[in-house]
Amino acid sequence: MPDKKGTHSPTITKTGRHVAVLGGGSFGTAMTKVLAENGHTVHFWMRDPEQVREVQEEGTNSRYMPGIQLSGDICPTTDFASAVKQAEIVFVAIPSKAFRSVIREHAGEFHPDQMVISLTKGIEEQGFKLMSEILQEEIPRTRIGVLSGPNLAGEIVNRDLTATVIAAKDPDVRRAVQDLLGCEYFRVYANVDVYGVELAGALKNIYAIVAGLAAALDLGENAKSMLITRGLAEMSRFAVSLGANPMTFMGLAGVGDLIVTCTSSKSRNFRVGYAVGKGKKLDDAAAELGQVAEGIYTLKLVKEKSESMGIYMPLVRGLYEILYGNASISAVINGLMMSVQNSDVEFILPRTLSQ
Ligand SMILES: NC(=O)C1=CN([C@@H]2O[C@H](COP(=O)(O)OP(=O)(O)OC[C@H]3O[C@@H](n4cnc5c(N)ncnc54)[C@H](O)[C@@H]3O)[C@@H](O)[C@H]2O)C=CC1
Ligand SMILES: O=C(CO)COP(=O)(O)O
Repeated sequence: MPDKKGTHSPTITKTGRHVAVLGGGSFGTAMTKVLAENGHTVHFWMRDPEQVREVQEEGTNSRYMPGIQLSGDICPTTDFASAVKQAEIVFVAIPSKAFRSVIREHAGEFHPDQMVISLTKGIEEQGFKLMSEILQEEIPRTRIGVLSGPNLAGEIVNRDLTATVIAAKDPDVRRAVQDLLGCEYFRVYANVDVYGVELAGALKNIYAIVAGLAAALDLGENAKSMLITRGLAEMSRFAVSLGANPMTFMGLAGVGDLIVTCTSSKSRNFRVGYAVGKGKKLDDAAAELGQVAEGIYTLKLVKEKSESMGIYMPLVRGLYEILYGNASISAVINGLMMSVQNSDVEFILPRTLSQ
């Protein structure tokens, strides 16, 4: 690909490796840009031939990353098999609703022992499966990891300072992803709690919608802090009940991602909440976004799962009533504020269960 005037010149290193990125949306594009600028050959798979042409000929992906110039050794393609065949490591940035179908359709094209890293922050409806579990089921012979953290794609493509987390049981996978992605503006920390890191990334989208609603209603800075912190209490309570390590929620994939998405209108989930808070219908808000806001779907699944497991999640329930039950926002806020006052940190002082 020709290097465009005024763009960052890639530092081609002797360690340039072949990698694949699956999914031509905003995050797939952001990760492709980092990998290519780090000197790697990126086989960038997307389904839209016109988008392939644009990336190939113009070095842009204007639908998802307007104004951003891509440079380096990027090979856009609609040919899944050739993208994956040539890659040592495959990064998957396909929204959760399509994740299994894409992987299943092409399962035979992954090689045994290939490293496959999910970038997706969502949950599958059928069976409440996380993306790493889908990978485990569909391509069990690969080595699986999950990347998650406070990673707004629109900032990463501008080379704004960013950190993320690679979670994998296999230390070689953790090290490989740190080596591939790490650079002067992108730091990759490691974790072994794959389930916790992945669940944190999916759950925080719910609270970003709540925070967007609160911003639209101008509830104030104290309210913002209360919502983020009680959101953290609620999501870690849920995740720990499902087997995650509570300490993961102290890290970048937990509180880090929660902060960025709950405080920034660059978050699509936040923007959906904001639009609803300003009186838009949920469907219209989601359609106007033109990109995925995973929290809309995750909310339904977590509401059902928490109720079936008897896990107390008042923010999830309240948001569900607003988005799907036509409850008035003020009635929900009033209900939350007047509920029983309970423990701050329940890992120190257990919550009073009868309340
Ligand atoms: N954008 C961001 O800042 C970040 C996004 N993520 C996660 O990455 C995942 C992907 O999100 P984005 O790239 O942001 O979404 P996006 O809405 O920008 O793009 C989604 C992409 O997936 C493609 N796609 C959808 N269904 C497909 C199918 N059946 N086959 C092939 N391609 C298909 C679309 O064509 C589009 O290129 C989400 O789970 C999101 O939560 C994670 C971190 C940051
Ligand atoms: O996960 C993200 C940042 O870490 C992106 O959030 P949104 O999907 O809400 O834009």
